[in-house]
Amino acid sequence: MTSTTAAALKPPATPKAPEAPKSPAAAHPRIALLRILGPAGRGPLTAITGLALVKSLLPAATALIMAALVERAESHAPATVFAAELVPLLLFGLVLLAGHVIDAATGPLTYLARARIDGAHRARLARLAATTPTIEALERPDVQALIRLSRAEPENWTERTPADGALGQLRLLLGLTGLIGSCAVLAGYALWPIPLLLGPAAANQYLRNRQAHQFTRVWRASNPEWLHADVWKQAVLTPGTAVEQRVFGAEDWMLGRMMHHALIMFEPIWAMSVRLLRNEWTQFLLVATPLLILFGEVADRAAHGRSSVALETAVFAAGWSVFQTLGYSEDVRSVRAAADSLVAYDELCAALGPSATAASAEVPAPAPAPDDASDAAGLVRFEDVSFRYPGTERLVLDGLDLEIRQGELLALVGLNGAGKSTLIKLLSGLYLPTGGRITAGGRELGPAGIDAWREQISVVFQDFAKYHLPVRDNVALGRGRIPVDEDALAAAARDAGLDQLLTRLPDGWDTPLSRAVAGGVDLSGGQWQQVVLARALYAVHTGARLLVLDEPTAHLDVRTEFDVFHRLAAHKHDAGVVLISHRLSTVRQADRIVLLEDGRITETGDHDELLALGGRYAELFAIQAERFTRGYDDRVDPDQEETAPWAA
Ligand SMILES: Nc1ncnc2c1ncn2[C@@H]1O[C@H](COP(=O)(O)OP(=O)(O)OP(=O)(O)O)[C@@H](O)[C@H]1O
Repeated sequence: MTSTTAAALKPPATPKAPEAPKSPAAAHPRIALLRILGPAGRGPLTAITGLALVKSLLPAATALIMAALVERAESHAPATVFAAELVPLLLFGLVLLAGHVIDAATGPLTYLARARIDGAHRARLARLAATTPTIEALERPDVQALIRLSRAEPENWTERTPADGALGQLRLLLGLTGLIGSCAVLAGYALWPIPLLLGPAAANQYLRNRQAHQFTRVWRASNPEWLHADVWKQAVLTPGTAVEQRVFGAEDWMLGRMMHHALIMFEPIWAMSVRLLRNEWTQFLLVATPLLILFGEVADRAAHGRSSVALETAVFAAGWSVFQTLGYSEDVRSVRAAADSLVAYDELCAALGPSATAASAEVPAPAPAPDDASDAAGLVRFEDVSFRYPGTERLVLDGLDLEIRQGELLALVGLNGAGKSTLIKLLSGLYLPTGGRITAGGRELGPAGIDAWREQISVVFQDFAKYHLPVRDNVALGRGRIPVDEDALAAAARDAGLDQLLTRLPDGWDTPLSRAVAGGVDLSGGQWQQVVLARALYAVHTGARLLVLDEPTAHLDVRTEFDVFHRLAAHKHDAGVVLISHRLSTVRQADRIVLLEDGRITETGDHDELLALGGRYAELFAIQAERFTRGYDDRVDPDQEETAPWAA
């Protein structure tokens, strides 16, 4: 390895710690809900608060105005009553108008605030999920469940977003001002009605809160069924499955399964709703009893001339508004559901946060930087590496030693399930070894500095992602951290054999790769593989020093594969190349071939050495050669000598 390359391959000596995601729910969830109001913006929040404050005082104002209307109707002669009623009537009109205007103005403001608050929450969540150094935590079912809960997308009517809860909590708090106003009106009559009404009203609110809590719990418990239903829903709606659906005649079956799981999911929610409805009479009693006592007393006093009808009217209106303020509202349920989603976000932070990830992986401290001379032997080293997937018992890699050298094409072969792709995932830092260590340029790979390491490698995974984006974006995201480099794009397209396809696309580089997008096209499997190869080669052209290809040409026709390999071979001096392939006719041209079996490397050498060894590789090669000579395989003749693109 040259010293320049060696230096480029070292993860940074002082790794930068990933930024810790901020958790909003460190305090009580209800306070945390108020904390997430910030992104709504000062202007909209002030307006919403002011309007809600005024609206909360309207019931008390209505009570007073109605009392004034009744009082003047009683005390004035018919000839003068209209003039006497004019001012309270005008005020009553103003109050009604204010109610309408406030509702009309609050609608769009709430919409704006909701979009901003939920947008900020989703961005925070996406950042948290997208920036974990490894993917092992993301594959855990409990973590996926937390992501769903904290996401709180309103996918069915049981869900509320964090903004629903935060704005609801604000409204509930401001409603208390109205409560004080109504109590003040009641106090004008007597003090005893205040505890008479407030006690049951508070109990009513407590019960509503508890119901909301139970409701959310039932919904949470039904989440697994929702997941099943969603799998079938996606299968029914996604264009990608439309072909198989029709060919297999599976539409009704899929729809049936979706309905089956959806119905199971909703069953406890409906049962809960029915139970709540049946028990509604207890709430009715709680509200009606104190109101009837109060109204009876007031009516009796008025009937016996000990109080005025006007006062009676004011007490009726104010008493009713107490129960309106502390009674049922959608806000109670929204607050409960959204508070749960913030708690779930908190738990997710704990599960995915950098310290948790690093601790669970028990990463040793980075090794000291080697001299340039000492890493000349190896670009990357696997030293006694063992690995089992989280939550499983089986060791996929078991004491594996391997060296990846610069300027060399290394082929990795083995039967299905041998662990070849797993080895690549470890090399990319997507998982950490459960035993042993992997070093790059002498420094141990771990979560710290992993971003810098990933700048150095370029990987084509077997199950690569097909983005419904223009070709340019599909290729350029191979190096997403730098501005698009047009020259490198052109070179990558040439090397991957993509340039000819580009000339046939309606919009060239700007053609979206999905017919579901206007002006887009669908590519064949082999054409997609060329796009993905170009993605990896773009990274090499912009500085990556290790190219890793997991079955990169399985879908390519023989001619294209041959051409592509010739071009890839040209890069082995700029970037070490690791190739996984089941096509031994291709693999034979590698500088070094390693056979992975039982979680470790069992055979190493070039093609001729491995054939001479007469081991497993020789056996596999003989089977493929036999298939070819019998005409079962239309791939390149394993004996042909001219296909040696890897030769230096
Ligand atoms: N995310 C995962 N969680 C648990 N086990 C996994 C996971 N991915 C792979 N495995 C298991 O690890 C083993 C090795 O899989 P891997 O994909 O590395 O094999 P491979 O050699 O690449 O196979 P192939 O040649 O078929 O691509 C398999 O037994 C597989 O079931």
